[in-house]
Amino acid sequence: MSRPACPLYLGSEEVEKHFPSASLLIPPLETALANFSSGPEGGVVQPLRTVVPVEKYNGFLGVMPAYSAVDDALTTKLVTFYENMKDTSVPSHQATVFLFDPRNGTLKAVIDGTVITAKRTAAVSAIATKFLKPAVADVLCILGAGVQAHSHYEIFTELFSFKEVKIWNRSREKAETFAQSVKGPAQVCSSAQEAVTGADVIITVTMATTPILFGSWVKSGAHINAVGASRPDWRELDDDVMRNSVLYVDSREAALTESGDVILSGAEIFAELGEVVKGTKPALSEKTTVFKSLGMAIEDTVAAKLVFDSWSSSN
Ligand SMILES: NC(=O)C1=CN([C@@H]2O[C@H](COP(=O)(O)OP(=O)(O)OC[C@H]3O[C@@H](n4cnc5c(N)ncnc54)[C@H](O)[C@@H]3O)[C@@H](O)[C@H]2O)C=CC1
Ligand SMILES: O=C([O-])C1=[NH+]CCC1
Repeated sequence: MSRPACPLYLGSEEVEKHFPSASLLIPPLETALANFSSGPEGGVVQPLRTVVPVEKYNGFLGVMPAYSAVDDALTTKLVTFYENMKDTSVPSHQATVFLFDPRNGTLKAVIDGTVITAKRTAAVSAIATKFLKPAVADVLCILGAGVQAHSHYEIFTELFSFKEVKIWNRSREKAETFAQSVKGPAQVCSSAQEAVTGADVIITVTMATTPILFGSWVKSGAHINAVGASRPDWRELDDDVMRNSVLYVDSREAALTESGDVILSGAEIFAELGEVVKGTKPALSEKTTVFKSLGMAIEDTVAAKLVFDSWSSSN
């Protein structure tokens, strides 16, 4: 019996190089979301992620395995995320994706997961927005100015034609740096309320643990991508916005286990995004809508496969 070859290692620069434009992730992600929401016949096996709190340091380790029969891809992502980090030399979220040969369990590649997490999360928000944004969507608002704010800005300005992008961050300095670094317009706002007022599409990408977005500020018919607050006792959105919007989620099971915004508000889930993609649930884009994103392992599986296949075809 021969020993399996050493797994390939693809670091973040390599991933960036082999990562086609984030918008190319959209078709495989739509298929994955639809398959996930089809139950066993969709061929997606994705248990609820395990999250290990590291209380002493306000950190968490998430373990996110998934298999996609359609893609014949088997991965697990390990992701750490830390609140109020004193050490600013490393990102608050760091991840690695392990890609296995599903035929025999051999580890084929160890792939930087930080870039994958940033790009796939933004691409999924873009899918939700494509279905749920109002017919006229001129103003985009981003609350937060970190890694996800950047990846969301990039794909949202590539795919949609907003006339204005308003940004707010807890520290204004970071919002200013964000506005200077992006390739396009971004208007820095002095308060979250100022940024949200008049926005047609709102993205919340902060590490907040109490609400930063209030229903009374939100324009009727707006679409909100709620990306942060991934713990059962964390919030980004207040009860008003949660209870008075049509609520879409990536995974019902995850939302009812992990999302403080869903659990603590008692808001009723209308549909999974995958059900909208499949056409079994409507996209009520004329209403105020919230897409509560928690992040799914299957998104990492299809993104890692894309990177690996691209690397394989060029080597
Ligand atoms: N749904 C999903 O698939 C994923 C969600 N996330 C979540 O998205 C959010 C943003 O992630 P990253 O951009 O990677 O983080 P980051 O650390 O790069 O940026 C976080 C931003 O939030 C701001 N912030 C920190 N504490 C705050 C507070 N208490 N109130 C208001 N703003 C605060 C910071 O100034 C910073 O601009 C996090 O909550 C993260 O857990 C991250 C990855 C995937
Ligand atoms: O899907 C993901 O990787 C994460 N969701 C919240 C923190 C990390």
